[in-house]
Amino acid sequence: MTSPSTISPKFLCAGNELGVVAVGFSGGQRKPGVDAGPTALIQAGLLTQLKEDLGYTLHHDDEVHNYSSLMPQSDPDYRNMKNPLAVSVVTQRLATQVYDHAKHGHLVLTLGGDHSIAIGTVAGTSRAIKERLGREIAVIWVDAHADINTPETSVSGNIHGMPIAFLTGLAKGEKEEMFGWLGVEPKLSLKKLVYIGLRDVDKCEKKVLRDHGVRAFSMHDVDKYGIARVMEMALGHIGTDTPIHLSFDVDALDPQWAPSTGTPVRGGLTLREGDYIAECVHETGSLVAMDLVEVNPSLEAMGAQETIRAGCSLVRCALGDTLL
Ligand SMILES: NC(=[NH2+])NCCC[C@H](N)C(=O)O
Ligand SMILES: [Mn+2]
Ligand SMILES: [Mn+2]
Repeated sequence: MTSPSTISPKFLCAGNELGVVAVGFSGGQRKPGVDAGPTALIQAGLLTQLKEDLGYTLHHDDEVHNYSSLMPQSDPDYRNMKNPLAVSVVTQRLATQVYDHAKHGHLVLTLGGDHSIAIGTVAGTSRAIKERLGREIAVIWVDAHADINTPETSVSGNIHGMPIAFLTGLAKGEKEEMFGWLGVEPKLSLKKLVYIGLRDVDKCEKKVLRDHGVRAFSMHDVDKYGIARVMEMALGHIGTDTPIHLSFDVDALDPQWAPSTGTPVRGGLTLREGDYIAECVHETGSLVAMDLVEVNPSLEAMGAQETIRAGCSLVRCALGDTLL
């Protein structure tokens, strides 16, 4: 058994305590099947690998949560959002689950589910790290998409395209059950957000990124500088002394490696580039939470095993697996 890291994780109580939350939720978008992502990843042996190969002590309730008891009776579109009550209540509950792990100093791994769940995961880590360490978190968002639409700018109405807007306060919650639970204080500063892998960004999203000077590395930058230089710049922007939440949308990878996802976009990262990003984040010793989202085994069923294998690989790399 190898130890999880040669570099001591800076912001965790104990280096090898891993909280796992499996979220079988698909309400942030319209294609069924992404709720089966966590089960597929776990059946492929991911958690066993983390335990046996990387030496983590797992804190997991052995459940894939579908939050069925929380589902609203009726959930009409609101301000153009699809399933607003369901996404709000699920992310609120998830925020508590992630918070409970993070406040004990566990590294938290959340397996999704669509990317709307990051409203809950980032809110949970942000609160726990603020309370435990008095620090703001940084978020590295690896994705083909910027997911920074507000309900008003979104063309699709799918909330998986909006999590960053809710987390940074660009989109405002209203009543408690309509994302009001997020409170008025933003959970994430736009200054502490870094994107990698972007290549399908809506017009309104581009304007927001420009107007706020958000640090974003598109596939153009990956082509131009190479992934190593991109990671130096990305981590340089965050600084060496900031807890990092890594939110990895599997569609950041090229469909060649991850075809089974709801909104695939050609021209993406190779699996090695994705793994490299995860390895570099691990090496900082500052990782406090990771999400892996948008694995949908029912889409491009032929490529589902590829996609699941890629997802497992990304998680292992972020959690300290090395090639040698
Ligand atoms: N997490 C994702 N895969 N997001 C895709 C978002 C696509 C598009 N920008 C939208 O707002 O609908
Ligand atoms: Mn995406
Ligand atoms: Mn996404």
